[in-house]
Amino acid sequence: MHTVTVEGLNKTYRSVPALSNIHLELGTGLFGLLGPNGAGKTTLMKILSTVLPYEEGRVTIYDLDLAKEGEKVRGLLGYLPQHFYVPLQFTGRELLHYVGSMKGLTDQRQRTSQVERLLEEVNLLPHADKKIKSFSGGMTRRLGIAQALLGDPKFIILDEPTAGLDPSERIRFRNVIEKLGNDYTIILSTHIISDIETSCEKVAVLNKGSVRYQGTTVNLAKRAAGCIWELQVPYAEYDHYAKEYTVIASRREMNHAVFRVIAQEPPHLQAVAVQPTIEDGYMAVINGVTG
Ligand SMILES: Nc1ncnc2c1ncn2[C@@H]1O[C@H](COP(=O)(O)OP(=O)(O)OP(=O)(O)O)[C@@H](O)[C@H]1O
Repeated sequence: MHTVTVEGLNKTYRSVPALSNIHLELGTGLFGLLGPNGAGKTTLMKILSTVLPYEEGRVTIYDLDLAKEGEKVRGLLGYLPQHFYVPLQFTGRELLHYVGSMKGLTDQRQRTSQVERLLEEVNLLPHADKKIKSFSGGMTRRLGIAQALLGDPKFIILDEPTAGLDPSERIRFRNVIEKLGNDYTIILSTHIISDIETSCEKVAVLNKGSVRYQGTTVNLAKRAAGCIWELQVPYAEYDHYAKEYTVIASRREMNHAVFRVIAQEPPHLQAVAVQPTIEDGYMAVINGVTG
C-alpha cells in the first residue's frame, strides 16, 4: 500500500526547472533517493516537508493533500534537513525537550518518556547530558534522527544524513535507521550508494530534475547487465584509457591498471564482462547506458 505519492510534480527556480514531472510511490520502510549533486534531491525533500511551494502536481501524504492540508501534513512529519543547525550550548537531552515542546508535547511526563526512549534508540543515552558542542558529527546526526522522531511522526525525511561522516559513524547511523524498520515511511536522500544498498529495498534515481529509475535495488543493478567490463592495461597507458572510457573504478596491480568500464559494447578485445553492482546500475542510469 502506498503511503506517499507524488504525481506530475514540477518546480522551477526563477523559471529554471529544478524538478520536472516527478512521479514517485512510497510505502512503509526505507526508500532511497539517489542522485548526483544538483539532481534536485534537496528541492524534493523541501517540498515534501512543506518548506517549499511547488507549481504543479499533486502530493499525497497519508491521504492528505500537501497543497491543501499542509498544516495537518506537518503533524505527520519528522524532518532531518541537510544542514542540521543546533544550539551548541544545549545538551542532547535539553535539545530534545526543547524540540518536543515546539512539536506540542506539552505534557512533561509524556515528553520525558519519549525523549528517554529516543535517546536510547539512537544510542545517545550515555552522552545525553553532554553539551552538543562536544558531540562528533555522527552523534549530532543521531540526535537529528531523535528530534525528527519526536511526536510520533509517520513520514520521516532524511536529507543526506551521512554527508561528512566517517565510515564507522556512517555505519552506526545506518544501524539506527535500519532499526526503525517498517513502522514509518522513510525517505533518505544520498549520493553515497553504500548508504542504501543494505537498508533500502526500493530506490529512485534522480538526475537533472527527472526520475530516471524507480524500483528495487536488485533491478537497479540489473540495469547495467551486459554493460560492465573489466579491462587490464599497462599502467603506463593509464591516462590514455582513463580518457577514452567511462571508468567507474580503477586499481593498480603491479605494472597494470585494472579498469571497471561502463559501455554498451565491449570497449576492448580483452575486456571481460562482469556482474553489475547497484553502483554500476546507478552509473548506467546516470550515463544513459542500458543493457
Ligand atoms: N534557492 C535556489 N535558487 C535557485 N536555484 C536553486 C535553488 N536551490 C537549488 N537550486 C538549483 O536547483 C537544482 C537542484 O538543486 P538541489 O539542491 O535540489 O539538488 P541536490 O540533488 O539536493 O544537490 P546536492 O546533492 O548538491 O545537495 C540545482 O541546479 C540548483 O542549482
